[in-house]
Amino acid sequence: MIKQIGFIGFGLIGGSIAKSIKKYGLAQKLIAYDRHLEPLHQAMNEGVLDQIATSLEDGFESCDLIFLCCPVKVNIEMFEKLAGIVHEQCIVTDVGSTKSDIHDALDDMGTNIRFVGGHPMTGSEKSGYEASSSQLFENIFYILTPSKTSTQEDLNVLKSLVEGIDSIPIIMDASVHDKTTASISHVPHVLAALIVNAVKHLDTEQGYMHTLAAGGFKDITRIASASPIMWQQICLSNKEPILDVLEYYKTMLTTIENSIKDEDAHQLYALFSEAQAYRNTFNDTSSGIFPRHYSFSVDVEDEPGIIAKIATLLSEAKINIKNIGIINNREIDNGVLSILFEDQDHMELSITLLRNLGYTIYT
Ligand SMILES: NC(=O)c1ccc[n+]([C@@H]2O[C@H](COP(=O)([O-])OP(=O)(O)OC[C@H]3O[C@@H](n4cnc5c(N)ncnc54)[C@H](O)[C@@H]3O)[C@@H](O)[C@H]2O)c1
Ligand SMILES: O=C(O)C(=O)C[C@]1(C(=O)O)C=C[C@@H](O)C=C1
Repeated sequence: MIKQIGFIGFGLIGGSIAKSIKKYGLAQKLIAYDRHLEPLHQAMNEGVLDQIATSLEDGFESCDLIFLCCPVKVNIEMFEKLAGIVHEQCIVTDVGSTKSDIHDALDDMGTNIRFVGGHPMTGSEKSGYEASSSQLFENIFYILTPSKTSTQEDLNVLKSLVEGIDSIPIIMDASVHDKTTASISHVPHVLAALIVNAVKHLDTEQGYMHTLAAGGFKDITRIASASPIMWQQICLSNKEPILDVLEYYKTMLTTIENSIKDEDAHQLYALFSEAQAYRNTFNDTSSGIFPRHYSFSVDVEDEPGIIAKIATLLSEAKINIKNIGIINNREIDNGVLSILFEDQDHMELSITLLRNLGYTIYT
C-alpha cells in the first residue's frame, strides 16, 4: 500500500482515480490541490480525500506518488513547480492525453524527478469532479510511458496501481503514443467539433437540422460536448501528429469529392464497404464500461428500475453478476445495459435466458 498519493487537478480523471484508489484501499492517505475548492470539499465529505492542499507547498512534499490531472499544458507548468518540492523517492505521473510534450519538458528541466507518463484510455464528454466515477478504469488500457529518470521499480509501482484499479497497463514510447492517439482520439475530436459547427452554420432558418438530427449525428458527435480547454491544449501539445492525420483527411476528402462529382459508383461503394468491414472488426464492448471480460450488452427500455429488473431476473436464475451499468458515455446511447460476469458459463446462461425473454443481446 502506498503511504500518500497527491493529485494536482481534481476533475473527471483525478477524481475518478482517487475514488478508485480509495475503493480498492491502495493508499493510506489521499490529498489534492485544485484551483477550485468546491470539488475538494465535496470529496472530503464523501471520504474520497483525506486532506485538501491549498498550494503545492501544502502537503506534496510528503507524497510518495503524485498524479498531474490538469489540462496537458497546465500539467507541464505544475510539473516544473514540483521540482523543488517533492522528496527523492517520490514518483510523479500524469494522465494527459499527449505524452511527448511532457517528456520533452522533463528533459528540458534537467531534473531527476522520477517520472512515468500515464494515459488512461477511457473518459467521457463530461468533465469535473461531479462526473467522476470509481468505475471509469474497469478493464481499460492504461498507457504508461517510462522516462530516463524512472527506474524499473518505479514502473512496477505504477503497473501494480493500474492493475489495482482494474485497468490493463500497456507500456509505450511517448512518440508512438502521440501518433496513435492523434488518429484514434485527437483528430476524431476535431472532426466531431467541425461536424457540429457545420450544422450550426448550415442550418435552415427554421432550424430543421437541429430539430431533426437523429442517432447518426448524435453517435458521431457525442464527444463534441467535451471540455474546450482540454481539447485546445491537446491540439497545441500534439501538433505534428495531428497535422499529419489532417493532411491525410484533406487528400481523402478530395478523392471523395471527385467520386461524387464523377458519380463514380464503384469508388463510393468501395469507401463504405472498406469502412464497414474494418469497423466491424472493432469489438464494440471493448469501448463500453466493462470490456474484454465476460460481458455483453442488452437493449433495454430507458426507464427507472431497469437495472434492478434485469439484475433480479439473473439472480433468480442463480447467475452471478460482477457488475452492471447503463452505457451512456460511449457510442451506444442510453437504453443499453452492459453486464459483466465472473465467468463464461454465467455469461452464456444469461444470454440464453435474456434472449428467450425477447431481449436483444450484443456480444
Ligand atoms: N476527459 C477525458 O476523457 C480524458 C481521458 C483521458 C485523459 N484525460 C486527460 O486528463 C487530464 C484532465 O482531464 P479531465 O477530463 O479530468 O478534465 P477536468 O476539466 O474534468 O479536470 C481538470 C481539473 O484541473 C483543474 N485545473 C485546471 N487548471 C488548473 C490550474 N491552473 N491550477 C489548478 N487546477 C487546475 C480544473 O479546475 C479541473 O478540476 C487532461 O490532461 C486530459 O488530457 C482526459
Ligand atoms: O469516451 C470519451 O468521451 C473520450 O473522449 C475518451 C477519450 C477518447 O477516446 O478520445 C478522450 C481523451 C482521452 O485522452 C482518452 C479517451
